[in-house]
Amino acid sequence: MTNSRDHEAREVVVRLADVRKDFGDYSALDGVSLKVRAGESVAVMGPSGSGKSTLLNMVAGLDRATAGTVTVAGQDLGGLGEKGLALYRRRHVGMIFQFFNLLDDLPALDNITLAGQLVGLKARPARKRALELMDQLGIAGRADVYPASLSGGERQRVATARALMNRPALLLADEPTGALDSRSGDQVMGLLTDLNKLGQTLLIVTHDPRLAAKCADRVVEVADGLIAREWTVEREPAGITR
Ligand SMILES: Nc1ncnc2c1ncn2[C@@H]1O[C@H](COP(=O)(O)OP(=O)(O)OP(=O)(O)O)[C@@H](O)[C@H]1O
Repeated sequence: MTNSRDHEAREVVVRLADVRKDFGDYSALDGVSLKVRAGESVAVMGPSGSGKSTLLNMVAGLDRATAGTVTVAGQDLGGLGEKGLALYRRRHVGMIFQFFNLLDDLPALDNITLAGQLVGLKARPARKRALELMDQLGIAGRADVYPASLSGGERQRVATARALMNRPALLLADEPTGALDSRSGDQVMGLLTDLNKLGQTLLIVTHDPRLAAKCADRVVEVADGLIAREWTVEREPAGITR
């Protein structure tokens, strides 16, 4: 069974050092330090408004810390300009969201391919990689289907394939099962578990203790902008993948 102790010798993929994030007078994060090593799966939990999404947005390079440092895949995000941050987001992290954030005007395959083309991959190799990912994620037959005609679980798989397109050092997930029925949610949990077993580093924000129990080897609990506790998880058996 994987355990975070197994990862101690591995490189640090995410390092937050005393990170603060203020919105006006309000500190959404108030001095958070956290390390995630290669191959780890870490779930961030905590009450609504505690700062989980703010933390994820710092790591994703979607927003900047007010103080402290955020280093991901060897890059100090505070040292990057807007262009640098955009490149970082495209190349080094993949993100999946509660409501998938797919482009409704593009079929599934093109949604995935586009992520590769945005970092300069030519259409043909991008398409090849996207088709391989669709196959790997159990949605090979859905290439030409538009998001509106896909099930929730299929949409999340397309979003995951898109997130993996550029072989990110880190896959970030913000409530990835939040909008899914329990069966589709189980499938997405199985998928995340499988990806982690293949070595993908994961950072997952969730309210769902089942998701944390199945997909994470460590849980970090955020409360009032601080890490209140953290613990390692003896994982439950993986859910069904397809
Ligand atoms: N752009 C913003 N401007 C002002 N305040 C913000 C902004 N983003 C977040 N906040 C505040 O920061 C605090 C933490 O928000 P955050 O979204 O990180 O919480 P959360 O733990 O992810 O909550 P939830 O579980 O409900 O998604 C909240 O009080 C929120 O209102």
